[in-house]
Amino acid sequence: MISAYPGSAVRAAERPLLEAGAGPELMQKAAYGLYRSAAALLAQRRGRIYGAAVVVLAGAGNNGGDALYAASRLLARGAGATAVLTSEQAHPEALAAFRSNGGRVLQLRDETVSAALALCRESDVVLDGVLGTGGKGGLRSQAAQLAVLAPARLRRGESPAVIACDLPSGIDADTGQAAGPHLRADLTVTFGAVKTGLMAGPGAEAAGEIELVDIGIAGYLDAPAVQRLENRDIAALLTEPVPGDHKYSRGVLGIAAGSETYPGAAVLATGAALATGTGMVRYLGPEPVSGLIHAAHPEAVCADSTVPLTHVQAWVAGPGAGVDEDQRRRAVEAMASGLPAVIDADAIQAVEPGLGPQVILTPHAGEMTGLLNSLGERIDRPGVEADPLTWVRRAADLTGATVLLKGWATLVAAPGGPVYSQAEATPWLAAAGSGDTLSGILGALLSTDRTGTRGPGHYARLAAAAASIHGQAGRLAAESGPVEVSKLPEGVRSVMADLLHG
Ligand SMILES: NC(=O)C1=CN([C@@H]2O[C@H](COP(=O)(O)OP(=O)(O)OC[C@H]3O[C@@H](n4cnc5c(N)ncnc54)[C@H](O)[C@@H]3O)[C@@H](O)[C@H]2O)[C@@H](O)CC1
Ligand SMILES: [K+]
Repeated sequence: MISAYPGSAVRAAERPLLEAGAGPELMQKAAYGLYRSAAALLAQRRGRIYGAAVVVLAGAGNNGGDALYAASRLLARGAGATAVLTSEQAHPEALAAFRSNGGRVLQLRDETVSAALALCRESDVVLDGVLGTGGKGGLRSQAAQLAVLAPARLRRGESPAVIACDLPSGIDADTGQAAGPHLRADLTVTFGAVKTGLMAGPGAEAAGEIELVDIGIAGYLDAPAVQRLENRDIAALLTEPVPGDHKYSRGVLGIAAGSETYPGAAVLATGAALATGTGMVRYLGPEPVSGLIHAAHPEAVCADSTVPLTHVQAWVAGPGAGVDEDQRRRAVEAMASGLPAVIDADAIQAVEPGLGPQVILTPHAGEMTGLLNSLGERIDRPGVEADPLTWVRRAADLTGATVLLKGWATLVAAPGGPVYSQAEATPWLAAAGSGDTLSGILGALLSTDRTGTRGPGHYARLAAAAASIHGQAGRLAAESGPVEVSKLPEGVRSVMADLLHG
């Protein structure tokens, strides 16, 4: 499990150590961690550090200090380095160390922006030390120009690699918001604790890979604000069939999805649920859709029945439901059933406050905007996308349901409880039908859940696990070309096999 803390919480945890005079020691630990990651990346890309070209973008504060000290160590290994100072001040001791190891310095001004950009483009690695947890608002003046103009994060795998020191500059360490232009990284080396700003919204996109450097403050931190499940956490949530099981005891999933207008969604949700390993799918919906489901998945049991008359352990309602009145009624009944229920797509419009955490809403940003406005908030889609962490929490608190907000980093919030962030997905998963498969995966996990845990956050954990399985299946599929959503269940089966037996 990866735990993330707001930048403000990390600063508070550091305070007693700083007051005790440990600031320089903490900075050396951070700088050494950054140096190690940069050295490993240079060694991997060009075989050696000697002769590498390094650019440090250094701001006025300690973030710049970390980056300058790290670059000093690279200089000592035979790299060449230039510090581009984005402020009139720089960390005095770190800059002195950098100069004394042979580092060159360029003061960033209007007339030197293009020279700084050229240096970046010709370098092997750029260390972004403009702003860290002390940054307020977005990048200013010439540093902002650099961020706008720099092709920083050039294509992955090509030079230069951009390594963010603690967090990409211009990103809010608490929320992941970008108040203006910000830098993007291939790798973020973060100190003391992962910041929540790296787990959500623009910050999650800008961070690239994340590496954590232990600087000895873990014992001073409280509960994490955001968590990310890793495969061993997910494996602990999964249930394998045991001898003596039969199809009903393994778990039956009810799917009320698809309509005559959008029949495919039901087929995709059913396929994904079966690949995740549910004991049985009972499908409720119009006859033409049942016919398609039977053709694709003969094991599914189809009927045009109602939710109260159908015996299942969990529900999926909404994908492809369109304006079908029967499907809308089934979604309402599923929410009222007391059973775990995934409420997706069109069914989200039927949501009213007063739900329980066993109801899991799975909107994308557009559906989330509609939901929030129906609950009395005034927010547009760009507003949701800019600060998804705030809005996913708000939606969970307003509805009482668990809410999964899809995105580059998918966020899951339990009402009043923990938040999870999963970022395994590939942009190839931004495709029609992708969400239908996610709802099938989550439905299957809910229907087979035998962990016996019902504490706060349990459903959020299962939803986060589903998002991760979906993302990993997408990545696997993308390895052999563009992702065809109808083939995604094959990837799901293979991810499940790894999780269960790997
Ligand atoms: N505090 C600690 O114990 C440690 C801090 N470390 C590093 O220190 C960083 C925090 O250092 P600081 O508190 O000095 O903060 P920063 O280095 O993030 O920046 C603060 C400086 O930037 C200026 N500034 C703020 N917002 C700006 C903006 N939008 N545009 C331009 N300038 C702006 C401020 O006036 C201040 O001079 C962490 O992110 C981490 O990298 C590490 O060395 C580990 C130990
Ligand atoms: K930074």
